[in-house]
Amino acid sequence: MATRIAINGAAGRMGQRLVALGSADKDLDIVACFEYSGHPKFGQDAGTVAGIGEIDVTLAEETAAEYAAIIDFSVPAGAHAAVERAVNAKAALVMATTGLEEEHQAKIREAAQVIPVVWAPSMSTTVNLTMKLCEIAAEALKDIPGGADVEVLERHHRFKEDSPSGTALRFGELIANKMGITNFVHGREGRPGARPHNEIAYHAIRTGDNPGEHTIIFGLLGETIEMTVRASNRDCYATGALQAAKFAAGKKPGLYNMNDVLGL
Ligand SMILES: NC(=O)C1=CN([C@@H]2O[C@H](COP(=O)(O)OP(=O)(O)OC[C@H]3O[C@@H](n4cnc5c(N)ncnc54)[C@H](O)[C@@H]3O)[C@@H](O)[C@H]2O)C=CC1
Ligand SMILES: O=C(O)C1=N[C@H](C(=O)O)C[C@H](O)C1
Repeated sequence: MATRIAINGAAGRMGQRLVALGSADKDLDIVACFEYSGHPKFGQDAGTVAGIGEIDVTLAEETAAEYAAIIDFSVPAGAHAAVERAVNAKAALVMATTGLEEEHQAKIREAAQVIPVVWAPSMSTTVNLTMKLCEIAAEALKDIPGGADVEVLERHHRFKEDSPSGTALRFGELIANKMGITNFVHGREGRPGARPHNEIAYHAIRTGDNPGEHTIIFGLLGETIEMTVRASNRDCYATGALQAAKFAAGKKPGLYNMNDVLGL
């Protein structure tokens, strides 16, 4: 039987891809598409907005339909609403929204005590695989003579509202945990002096319509490792989120990540 899902932020860049790809998946049934009531297309058919033709689900704030999982690609306020919707519906939550304040993050962790939650800053298979590769590199280089300088560079479209990306922050967190790094900086200016070893720096580029690219640099004396993972469209994220919804539906309450979904 198809997994009944709801999409929060359904008229957004990601929401539209979820509607399009979810509608094409015979193992999924999109029964609700939530949107901000002030959105200019509120009340319209979600399929029409996504460019795939009508799916008989309108962009709304409420639904009488029951669903097994809700996927959130919205904004912090939308994520807050998605958590409440999921808990009230006793549905699994796939949380993809980034740039969340600590209070929102705490609410997600609290919800995971009563519903299954898959929470990841990137739902892309290749990004989560690259995270694993970076952890291997960090472990191997943590005591390398001369040290390894780690910098995280991310590139996104001009419309992205948060910075650095949630994915970049997660790369830094995973590497820092392996290398015992405790200092984080965002860009550099003035005369900061020589770079200390105990530091990870983030650099955010915002240009055009880039759907997401991350480069992780391990800079040694005499040699450098650079790992780059880039998306050419948003479908990698939508596909991963839809897979996460299938994974989480019916699971016991708890906090899961994309390694659990992908078996990494
Ligand atoms: N985890 C992942 O794999 C990925 C995460 N993201 C994140 O997803 C979020 C959304 O990204 P985009 O789709 O590009 O943004 P977007 O701005 O195109 O879409 C956000 C949508 O949320 C809607 N929204 C706002 N408040 C709402 C509410 N209270 N209830 C329901 N909907 C509401 C907006 O009207 C808009 O349609 C961002 O935080 C982004 O960083 C984006 C791509 C991949
Ligand atoms: O806003 C985006 O587009 C993306 N945001 C996510 C993040 O902040 O990590 C994931 C992906 O890079 C695309």
